[in-house]
Amino acid sequence: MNLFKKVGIFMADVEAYIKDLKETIIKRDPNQSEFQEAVFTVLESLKPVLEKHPEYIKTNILGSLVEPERVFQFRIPWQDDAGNYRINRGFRVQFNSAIGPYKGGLRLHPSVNLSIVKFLGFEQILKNSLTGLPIGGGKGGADFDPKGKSDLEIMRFCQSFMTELQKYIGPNLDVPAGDIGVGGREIGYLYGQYKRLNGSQSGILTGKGLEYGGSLARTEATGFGLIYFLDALIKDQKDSLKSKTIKISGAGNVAIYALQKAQENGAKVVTVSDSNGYIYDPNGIDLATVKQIKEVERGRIKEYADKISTAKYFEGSVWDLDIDYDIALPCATQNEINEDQAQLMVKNGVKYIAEGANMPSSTKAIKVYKDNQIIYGPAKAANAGGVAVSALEMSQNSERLSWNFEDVDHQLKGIMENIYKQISDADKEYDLGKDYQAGANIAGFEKVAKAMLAQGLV
Ligand SMILES: NC(=O)C1=CN([C@@H]2O[C@H](COP(=O)(O)OP(=O)(O)OC[C@H]3O[C@@H](n4cnc5c(N)ncnc54)[C@H](O)[C@@H]3O)[C@@H](O)[C@H]2O)C=CC1
Ligand SMILES: O=C(O)CCC(=O)C(=O)O
Repeated sequence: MNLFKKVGIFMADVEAYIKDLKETIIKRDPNQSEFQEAVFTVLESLKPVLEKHPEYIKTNILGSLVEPERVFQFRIPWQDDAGNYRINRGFRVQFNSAIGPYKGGLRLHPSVNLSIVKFLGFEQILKNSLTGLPIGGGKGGADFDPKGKSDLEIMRFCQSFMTELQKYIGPNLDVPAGDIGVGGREIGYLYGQYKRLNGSQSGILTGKGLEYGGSLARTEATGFGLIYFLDALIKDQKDSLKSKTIKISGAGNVAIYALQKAQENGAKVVTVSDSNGYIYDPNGIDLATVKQIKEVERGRIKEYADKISTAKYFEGSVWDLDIDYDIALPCATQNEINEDQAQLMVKNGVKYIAEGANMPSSTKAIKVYKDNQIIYGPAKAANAGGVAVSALEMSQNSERLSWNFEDVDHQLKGIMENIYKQISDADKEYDLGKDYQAGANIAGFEKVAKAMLAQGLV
């Protein structure tokens, strides 16, 4: 008799099923390391759910979940200002539509490849489920580097990108949005091209300008949502954000609005960064200066130190800066925190980490957090505010209305508090000992799994 036997399934069966699935994934796509990392973490978390639900193994639901419904890869030809003909590679992964139209951003960055788009699309399935809104998971992008490009080059690139992408998307099918390298300017060019080719005013993208169907608070949503989530998590530990010292990485959309909301809650943020280096300002980062450099001048973060005398600029990663602080908010990119940097967090007295970026902590870094009782809010829960307000933008577009800022912001706060409650409830139900990563994976998965089973062979 197997001691792990619970409700009709043996722990050994679960282990064998997961092992087999992992081997299949590696065999199918041996070079997709980011995708494997994201999927394997989720599979590990779901073991207790599989023990309870033999039907999930019987129907091989995880085999379906890890295989995208559809993947597009395409050529993007465009012309630079010097008249050269340039070619980039574009992607859209329509991962899972069990609970609604595919929803997820577009990333423009030289590192974009199928592994990265698939990891992001996979994470998006469970994240979107946690929002409680009817949106499935998708993601896309191109290996285009927007850095140093003129406005006209960006416009020509976006028009060419949409010329192909428009064949595969639709307001009830797949609604892209922004991500790294895609903000209001890019969404405008993409939307304009969609309209030229299709002649319709459908809410085909979210993150649109306020003049043409965008939602108030979408710009702020991911950063504000991160702090609403963190606030709920911290209060549940009988602690508060007030007077806490925070390190933020990144200086883009998510970082800027996390900085703003953290300051509004009485915390002191002492760093921001970009891919070259970071600013350390022990007096607290000045929000208006960061906004001026990044949103208006589109400059590099080192310019901050020329404007603010108390600040210093350092080349390299902000996670190597050795100072005492309370909260880490990675808001730049995937795998920005390695095991050694996580060990430094422990030495620096960090108590909480909440992820604004997608998968910013390596698997080994997360083990360090867990081994050292750092309370860890994983990306798919902590940064879900952006996509949640995107879904609210879709609702406003459908009813041809614009809600006011306070209304959207209030709904965002409620959604983030509810996400914390769902993952904390899952943590308690499965007796995980404040493992909110597993809690998020389980809570996000259960709704998608029920929807998939209800719809038959999917
Ligand atoms: N914009 C959104 O609504 C959402 C974004 N996210 C995630 O948040 C993260 C940041 O996205 P955004 O702020 O939208 O992008 P962004 O393009 O506005 O800013 C990205 C920031 O990260 C920095 N960065 C990029 N690569 C880096 C590297 N290798 N090392 C250090 N810094 C680096 C850039 O310099 C920039 O400051 C990404 O992981 C994205 O997937 C997650 C949910 C929603
Ligand atoms: O708003 C959206 O649809 C995109 C959000 C996104 O890409 C993300 O949550 O990572």
